[in-house]
Amino acid sequence: MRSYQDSRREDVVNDLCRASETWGFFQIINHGIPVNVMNGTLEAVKQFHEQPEGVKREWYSRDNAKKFRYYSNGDLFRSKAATWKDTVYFDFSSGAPDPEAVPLICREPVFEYERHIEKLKKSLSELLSEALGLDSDYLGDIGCMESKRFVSHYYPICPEPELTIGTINHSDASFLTLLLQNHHGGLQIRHQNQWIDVCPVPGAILANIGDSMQLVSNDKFKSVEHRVVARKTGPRVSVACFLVPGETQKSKPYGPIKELLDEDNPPMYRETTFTEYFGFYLSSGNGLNGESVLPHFRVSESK
Ligand SMILES: O=C(O)CCC(=O)C(=O)O
Ligand SMILES: [Fe+2]
Repeated sequence: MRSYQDSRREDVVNDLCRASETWGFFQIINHGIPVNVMNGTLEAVKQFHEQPEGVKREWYSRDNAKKFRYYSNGDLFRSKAATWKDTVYFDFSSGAPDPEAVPLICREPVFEYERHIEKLKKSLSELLSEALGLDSDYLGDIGCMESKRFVSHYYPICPEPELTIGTINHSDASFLTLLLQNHHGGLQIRHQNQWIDVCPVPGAILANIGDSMQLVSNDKFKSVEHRVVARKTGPRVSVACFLVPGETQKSKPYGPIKELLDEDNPPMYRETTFTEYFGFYLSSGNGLNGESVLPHFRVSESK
């Protein structure tokens, strides 16, 4: 006989599966991350951004090797337009950065948030594996969500929002993105060619399926196109955690998961490494003009 907990888990897995197939996106309410940890993280990064330019300047960098950096328009020179936001980046790809490399004002709250996200990531990795019909350890074993990169955006109040945009439409290159946002909306997802507002739900974490997950799931899960519009209200603060392969798996080839393939479900994509995918993503300007780079990795129909 199935226990209550088994059937409850089955419901959660079914919900995740439906949302990932249809929307490429879901909200998590019961994630176990205390509200004060989430609010503390948003407040800490907001405080960093609201310091005088002179203080922030010391952290300004466009050097990808830095474990923490502050910048505006990360896609400068690649994008057609500038966007209405500033960003800070925390690289947890080889564990927590050296504390000294991160400003004191946001160090402890973000480090604590990361420890909670690690636990949530493990649960989601199991649930998403099951949603794909695989053993619960599958996605964990292939290491595709081993590393975390946090990006926190600050979108100031915008006097003329119709003239600009907060974040240009794009889908994420990651396997999964976990997003925390404050109560100022602006995030929209594209569903059936319509832009739909993702209204902030207090205490919720949003999960976006990224392109890499669409590729390994052989199109079962869909990556979600999204953008952030500029607004007269704000400031909007968000903290996105991109889950990507670990340092040792970045150059490992990932392709459609063999267990998901059969005669009726041939592989839709060729194998690629995350390094190759991400390099192509950046160089072709994904995230800048909303054109997915996934088709470039598709196996041609004639093959
Ligand atoms: O700020 C947000 O809510 C979304 C940001 C985003 O989509 C990204 O950084 O990829
Ligand atoms: Fe995104």
